[in-house]
Amino acid sequence: MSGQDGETLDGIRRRIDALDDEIMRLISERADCAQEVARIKRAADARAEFYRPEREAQVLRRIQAANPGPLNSEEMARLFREIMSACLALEQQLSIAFLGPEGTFTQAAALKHFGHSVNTVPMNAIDEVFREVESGSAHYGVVPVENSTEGVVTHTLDRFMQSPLSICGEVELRIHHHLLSTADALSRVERIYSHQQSLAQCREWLDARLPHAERLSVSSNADAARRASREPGAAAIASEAAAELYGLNVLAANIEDSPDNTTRFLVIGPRSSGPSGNDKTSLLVSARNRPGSLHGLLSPFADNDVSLTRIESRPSHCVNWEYVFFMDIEGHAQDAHVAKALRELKQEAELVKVLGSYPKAVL
Ligand SMILES: C=C(O[C@@H]1C=C(C(=O)O)C=C[C@H]1O)C(=O)O
Repeated sequence: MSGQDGETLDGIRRRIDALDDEIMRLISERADCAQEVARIKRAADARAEFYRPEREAQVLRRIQAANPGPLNSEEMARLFREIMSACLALEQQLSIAFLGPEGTFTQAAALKHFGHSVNTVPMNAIDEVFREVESGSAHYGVVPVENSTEGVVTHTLDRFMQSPLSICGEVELRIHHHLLSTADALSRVERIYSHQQSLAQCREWLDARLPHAERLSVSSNADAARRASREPGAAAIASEAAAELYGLNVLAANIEDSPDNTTRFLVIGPRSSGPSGNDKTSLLVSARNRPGSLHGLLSPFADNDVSLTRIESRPSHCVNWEYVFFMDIEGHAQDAHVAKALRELKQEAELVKVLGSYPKAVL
């Protein structure tokens, strides 16, 4: 660059350098504050909890509301998500067990929720994620719970029946599926590996474009990508992260049938979260075996103006043909109207287990 443009550009770059210095100074000052918070928490309780999901949700919501632009609010909140993650890592290095292997959507969900300064630890199965957190080997865990096109992940719900863990957060992730292969053309694909949920989410695309390729379900999309990287003629349906990790070509991008395909994940830990002002509560409820019992389980919510956002029934696994219900309601178990609804529900139900109250997903 030369002439006036060159000078202007240099001038702006000097301003950017000065702003970067200022941003760095402010981030460092923020990190000092986080360390001071840690000192206070430790002084009050030697086994203090450093991670506070309700506080983090409040910080992110405040940033989104105050964002002046031109960056959009989600982008701004994502930057602050990483700053908080780095500050928290100074207080305590968190380890997060997730449904692996490396490169799964569950890992992407864990990083979206906690930021990149945590240590993510891959587990082979949902049950192992629970066990890792139950034994204290990991601080928290992340597991998938429902997909907007394919419904619930029954394994996760069933595991809550025996687990002492609580839900302390939720993460929503837009899911994009890509067809990945070492091959360079669709016509060379003979076999397609993926998790059964992903195969189902791309069924129409596969019927139209690859009707003759064999579809094989495997334990995860990352496992599918690993196989596709080794077997000529094989492809995988998986994420962009998996393409990078396993060095595969993206033969077709965004092949999911529903454009707003979203998966919801739960964060599990030793205790649920405090109230953040915009929360959800998940419950496990079993009905007394008598006429009208389901109606009896629902009326405490209607009577107290609590909205029920989800209800799923699952076999109880204790007595044949007995069912338990998983319910999500709006509000925190400590909110007065929710607490009252739960007291009334306990009169009606055989069993009510509060699986956790947690902030609604912010990002
Ligand atoms: C600083 C704190 O501890 C952690 C770090 C936070 C942050 O960097 O803003 C927020 C909540 C906690 O996870 C706090 O509790 O305020």
